[in-house]
Amino acid sequence: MSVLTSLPEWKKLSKIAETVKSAHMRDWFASDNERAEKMTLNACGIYLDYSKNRVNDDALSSLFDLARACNLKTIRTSMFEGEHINTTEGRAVLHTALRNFSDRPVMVDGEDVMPEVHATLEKMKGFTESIHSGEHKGYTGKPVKHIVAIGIGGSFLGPKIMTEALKPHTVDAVKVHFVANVDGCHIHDVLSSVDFEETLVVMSSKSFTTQETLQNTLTAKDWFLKSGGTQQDIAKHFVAVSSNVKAATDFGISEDNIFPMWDWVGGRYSLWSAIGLPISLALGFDNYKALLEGAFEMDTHFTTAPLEENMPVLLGLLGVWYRNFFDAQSHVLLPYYHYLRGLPAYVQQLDMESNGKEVTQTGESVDYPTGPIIWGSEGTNGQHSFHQLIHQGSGIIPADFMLPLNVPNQDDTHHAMLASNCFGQTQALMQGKSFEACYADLEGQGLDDAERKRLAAHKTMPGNKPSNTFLFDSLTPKTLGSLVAMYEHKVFVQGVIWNLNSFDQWGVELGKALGNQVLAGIQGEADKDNFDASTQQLIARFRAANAPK
Ligand SMILES: O=P(O)(O)OC[C@H]1O[C@H](O)[C@H](O)[C@@H](O)[C@@H]1O
Repeated sequence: MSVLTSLPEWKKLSKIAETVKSAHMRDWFASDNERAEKMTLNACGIYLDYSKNRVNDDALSSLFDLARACNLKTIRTSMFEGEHINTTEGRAVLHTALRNFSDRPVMVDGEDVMPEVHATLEKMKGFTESIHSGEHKGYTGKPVKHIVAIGIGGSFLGPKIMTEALKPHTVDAVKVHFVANVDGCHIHDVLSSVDFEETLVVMSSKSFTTQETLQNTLTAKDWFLKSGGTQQDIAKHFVAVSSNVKAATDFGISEDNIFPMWDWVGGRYSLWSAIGLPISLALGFDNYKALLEGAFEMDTHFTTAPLEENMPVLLGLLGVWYRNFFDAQSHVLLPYYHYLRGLPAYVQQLDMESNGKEVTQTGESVDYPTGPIIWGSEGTNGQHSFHQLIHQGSGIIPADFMLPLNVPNQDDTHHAMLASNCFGQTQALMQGKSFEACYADLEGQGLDDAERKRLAAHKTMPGNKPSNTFLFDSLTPKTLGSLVAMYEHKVFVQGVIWNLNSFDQWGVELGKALGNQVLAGIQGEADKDNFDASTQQLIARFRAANAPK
């Protein structure tokens, strides 16, 4: 039995869960007029209504006890103070230093990293301004109008999704195009839509070893040289963001054109580092800075609010509650705001790459479920497809609904309809529709009793499906920064409870290594015995289809 499941707090929660499972939320609402009002939190401009969750006072207080028993506060301090909490890679985890707007130094191995962080922000600011003002020109003297941002994973999702989410704040001076996939269709589509004399390529790779990003950059370089640029002109058209300066300079990017980052910034937490340069170029540096300020505000809330009033702590514990005591396999994110439609994909990497682990910090297999599947898409679209499974599927899928109270460029009717659908779904999931009500609806339709009962069973909605609802005034850069940091800390809380190292990603690393090995096989440069029989035959079919005719 693991340390976690032998905790008295864990055992107590198992017992409470049995009682809670036999209760219905609609009865709790009926018997407690104050439930809705009591079960709300406000932090950093985000209002959270968590009353439609299958928790009572007993469950909540025991969940907070569990957090205490798992030393959440101590481990939180270790992260913010630069201890090497990424124990399998021997690294500190300090994305919070990148948005530290206090005067507090942040020490990593005895050295304050804040001067480097500030210098890099200054460099980003200066560069952004020189592009927007037209001072930085391409080699033929034309100002930059297109940014081609190349990167994948954390070097893509954050920049792309934040830029998309803040569309109403974009500048007119440049258009940013993102390319991630090594599928050549993507880079070719983008490059064929821009003028090379007016294009700046921002290559983002923390490691500078990622196959997709290196290949896409080589293709862009080739395109630039074939279009008429020379090797010397590359300096005006290619910049890189990387912690591997040597590899970047070996690749041909001049040192002046490299924006640094550090090994204490995890890829999926890197939008706050110079990896965020495309965001700054798309929105202006002030808006990028506001994003960081919002995240800093959430960091402050996370480190100072009592556990019971702490939004990321509460969300993390609710996630543990459903994953471990209700067997919830997944968690769905439903932004009711078109521009925020990418958030589920962003949180998917954040959560699944962090807590998709099956061994504890000390290397033993877990005997409890860990990270859930994260998925979702924008509301209301999902209501006309996958919501069916959330309403009437055989398991439970906790849902996060979110809605800005004000939206730009929209007429009131659209926004009121959006809000009504969002709130209506949370109500339907919680209340459901009883068999009796469905049976009554079928009266007077000429059905015999057996048929009426059969149909009523199909139409019955059990309800009791949990959801959180997040509201914010409007999606400003600052609010978005707070929202993203809120999810980061939620994931951290769950990693602490599950006793995982949330900061490595060995499974993904294996995929990277195998991709390169198989490429050697496809290119005829590897011994076929390196591969299992199935992989050998796949490689052989591919080679045959691509053999010179
Ligand atoms: O920035 P890079 O070094 O190119 O890495 C890009 C991505 O690579 C891997 O897939 C990692 O698991 C991600 O966390 C990372 O963001």
